[in-house]
Amino acid sequence: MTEVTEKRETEATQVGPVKVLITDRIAQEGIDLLRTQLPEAQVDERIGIKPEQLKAIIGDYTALVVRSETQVTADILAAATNLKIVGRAGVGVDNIDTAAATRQGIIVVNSPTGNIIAAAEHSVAMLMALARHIANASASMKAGKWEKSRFLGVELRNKTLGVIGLGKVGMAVARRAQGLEMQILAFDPYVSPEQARKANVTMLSLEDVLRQSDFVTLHTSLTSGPNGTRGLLGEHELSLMKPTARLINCARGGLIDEEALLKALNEGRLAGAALDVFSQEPIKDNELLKQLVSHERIITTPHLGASTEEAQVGVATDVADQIVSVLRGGFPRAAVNAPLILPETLKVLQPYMTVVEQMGRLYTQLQPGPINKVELVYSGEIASYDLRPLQTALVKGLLESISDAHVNMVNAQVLAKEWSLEIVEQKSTTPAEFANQVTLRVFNSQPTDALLTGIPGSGEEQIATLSGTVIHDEARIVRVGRYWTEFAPEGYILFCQNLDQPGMIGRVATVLGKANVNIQHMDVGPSTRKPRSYSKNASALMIISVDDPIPDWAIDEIRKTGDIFGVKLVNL
Ligand SMILES: NC(=O)c1ccc[n+]([C@@H]2O[C@H](COP(=O)([O-])OP(=O)(O)OC[C@H]3O[C@@H](n4cnc5c(N)ncnc54)[C@H](O)[C@@H]3O)[C@@H](O)[C@H]2O)c1
Ligand SMILES: O=C(O)[C@H](O)COP(=O)(O)O
Repeated sequence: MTEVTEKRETEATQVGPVKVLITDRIAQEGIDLLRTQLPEAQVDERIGIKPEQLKAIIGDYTALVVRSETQVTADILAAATNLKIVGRAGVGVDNIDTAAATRQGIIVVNSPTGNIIAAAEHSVAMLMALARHIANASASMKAGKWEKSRFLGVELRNKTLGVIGLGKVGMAVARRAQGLEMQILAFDPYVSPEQARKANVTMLSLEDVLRQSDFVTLHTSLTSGPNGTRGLLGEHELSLMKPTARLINCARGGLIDEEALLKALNEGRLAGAALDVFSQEPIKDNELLKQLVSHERIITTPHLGASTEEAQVGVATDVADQIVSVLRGGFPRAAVNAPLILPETLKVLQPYMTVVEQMGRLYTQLQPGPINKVELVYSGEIASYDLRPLQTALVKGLLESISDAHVNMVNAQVLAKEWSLEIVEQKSTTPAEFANQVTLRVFNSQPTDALLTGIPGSGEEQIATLSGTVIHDEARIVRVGRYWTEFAPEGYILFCQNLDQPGMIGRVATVLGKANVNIQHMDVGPSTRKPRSYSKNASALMIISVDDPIPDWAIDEIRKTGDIFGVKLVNL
């Protein structure tokens, strides 16, 4: 990250002859903006260029503009010796190796809001087309037929629409469907019931939304990991839907198990589906996807969610504007990477940024759900620094595991505001338990997980607490709820709350041994700090870092072991 900062500071402010390359089709307005605002620049369009050709010429260019088709791989970036910025005219940056770009000091910008309405309207178009068999009826007429009785549709009025993911696009779809007199149910673990109530949306569990809806539309980001959305609708979830129900996916292909969907349609367990996105795009010779798109009860579009004139003008001018700003030494509005921290400050804060980011990730995995307010309490010398990078790290840790958001110094505050995340800071240069310590306190409207809360009766029952520090330049979590611990926040970690009595470690270790899972590190945190007072019936927290994921049966077995309660596995 230091490399990135240095490169930006020394190079990004230089205004010189620049060359901009555009490799996917974007709106002319974006190209015009680049040409008028950077009159000294050469703007070249090479739409559909082959990867090897791109690799051969990219070394000449200062800026690259793409949509989702050009694959900006680490290999291409390695040849991009003069590249300062990649502009993605759209939201998803799955086609850009942002980690490689960051390593090379190349800023990646996108347009996070430019195509929300386009995606929402496309979803509604799919909803209506599904209800009235528009695609099949049109194909039948083109084939010279008049099959009036074959295409009996259903009305949307008084039907129930289940929205999975009530973010920017999901909410826009819900509002539009309310205009069609549909009832809206939604599942989104990160949206508070109050927010939903204000929008006249009923929040339910995923299972209940699937069971009760006549139409289900997906609008979550695609994320991996234990609470990730990859494969969110698998065989089991699809089996909960009514056989008359229809499914719409204009979000990301990987959200649905496509094989299970094909099976459900073939077995008549689902009335239809509309798909704009696929696990492989273009689908080329993928047999499963070919069968899916040609299925009678499926309607499809080739990832057209953002393809409206208005959205394309919006995203193209948005990224062109940011490219101009960055090449003139200014700040991008929506940078996906690009930390902007002074190297000296970064050197001190870097390990604490890791502590805070990992505390955010740990919190989200231990207690998924809406957050009202977050407090960062700093104690020790660290409190005398400009700690905004730590706030950024926290927003990154909290949001990146649940959304498409790419958090950095430039967009952290904007994103926190968008997610109604209130962050307050408390600073004291007087050391607390450790010379330098950061404590995260999260205030929820929902009951806080017992693992994270203070001692019953302490007045802190509703506050989730995690503390961290840096030992030998490495991040350590030193407190989880009421328990004092010491562990590195990385990899697979098993948390077991248990009765503080002899024999507990052995019980858990035996199950892990049976599952052939190797323990890398183990710590047992008592619920009081030293001097430790052992008392009967007190609880302790076992923290076990393991080399591999723990199979579900082993977690179940540990959970059923006597005197163990609150078992959770996280992957940081
Ligand atoms: N088809 C297209 O051309 C097109 C265009 C724009 C956006 N998109 C896609 O649409 C999706 C939504 O975009 P957005 O801008 O609304 O994103 P967003 O980040 O505003 O909203 C995503 C929502 O998903 C929720 N979520 C996260 N994990 C969840 C889970 N496990 N279960 C249920 N909800 C969960 C989040 O809380 C958030 O509210 C993204 O996947 C985006 O890439 C597609
Ligand atoms: O991520 C996005 O912005 C949408 O999925 C649209 O992608 P596109 O620019 O390739 O149409």
